[in-house]
Amino acid sequence: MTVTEEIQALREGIDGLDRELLELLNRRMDYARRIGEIKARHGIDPFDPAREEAICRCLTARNRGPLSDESVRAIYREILAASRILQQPLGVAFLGPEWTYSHLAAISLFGHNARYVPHRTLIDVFDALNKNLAHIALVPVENSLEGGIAQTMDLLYERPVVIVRECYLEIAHCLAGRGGEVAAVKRIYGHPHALAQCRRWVFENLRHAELHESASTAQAAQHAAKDPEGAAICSLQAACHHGLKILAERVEDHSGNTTRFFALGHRKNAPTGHDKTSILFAVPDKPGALYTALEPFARWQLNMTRIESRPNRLMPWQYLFFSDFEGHRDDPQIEDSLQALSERTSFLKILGSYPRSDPMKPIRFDFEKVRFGGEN
Ligand SMILES: O=C(O)C(=O)C[C@]1(C(=O)O)C=C[C@@H](O)C=C1
Repeated sequence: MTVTEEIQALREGIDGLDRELLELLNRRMDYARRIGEIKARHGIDPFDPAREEAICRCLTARNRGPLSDESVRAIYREILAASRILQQPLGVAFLGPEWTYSHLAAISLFGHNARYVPHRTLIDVFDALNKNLAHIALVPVENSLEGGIAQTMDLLYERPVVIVRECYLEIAHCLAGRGGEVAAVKRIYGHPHALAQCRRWVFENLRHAELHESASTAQAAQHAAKDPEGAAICSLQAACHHGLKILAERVEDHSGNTTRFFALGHRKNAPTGHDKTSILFAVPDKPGALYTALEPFARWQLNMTRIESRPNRLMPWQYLFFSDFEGHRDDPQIEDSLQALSERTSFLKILGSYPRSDPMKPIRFDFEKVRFGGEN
């Protein structure tokens, strides 16, 4: 058998399987469409993040390779997006413009097939959800290097929203320009955080370049696209979208730079058995108040994964505590702890229970290079 014949024989195997896969996928879509009709008749929200997560978790548990679990998730992200399109396209509001890290986080949760609507400010993103212009609002919550995003935390306090998903996205910056080499770059555009995260690299490689702050990494790419001697610090995707050449990859000074995002909606999730719950509370001004409030969590051995305080902007010199712990609000121990907490706090808001993601395994968007045609 010649090499060509050998490949041809294997390709026939692939063609046969692809036909079967297509047939199976369409049968799957038919079930989803029928579920969508039932939900529409009964006024049930078609989007069910807990069910979607349960499907992915069940499949990755069964997966024996050679597909990686990450690939299984990526494939199902798009299958579920196609399924939702048949029911009702999911409208997702995010902090734009297109190809910001918020946009990438949204795609990592909801696939490429959703109705993504960029907004200019975080307030507009929350408004889109509250005015029912979007089903989901995607917002950044905290960064592994910079800490909590203050404006998001304030809006979580003020607005009636429910957290329905979380995701951790690896922030990988590149330097991208219209051409030439790194040494020829005279101006660098970047969001202040991105510039700060690449300070050492810029000092060592482009000490004499002028730094220009932009409203977002995607806007930095827009500026660089108009400046033949400029370059942007942005994601690979923003660079490719604006037709920029990648001059250097991974220019951030610290690896492991990760941002956590919340997908906000209106509806409470059902438990998946692998959830996290976020709350927001204030304690009375007296000794031991915080200790007393949290005591039931310790008694039930609940794992608190975060606690962070913010000044209460409506009541000067009082503080709000944002806290996350493992488990679902319907779990008996958590119900009990929340009941006790409500009796020991001056304010309590349960922000939501949602499928838990692993901060140590953030979403990486390197595979997107393939989609955008490689290294330039
Ligand atoms: O199971 C459901 O509730 C469905 O609507 C089906 C389905 C799917 O395709 O599996 C589609 C959308 C939902 O977000 C969850 C799951």
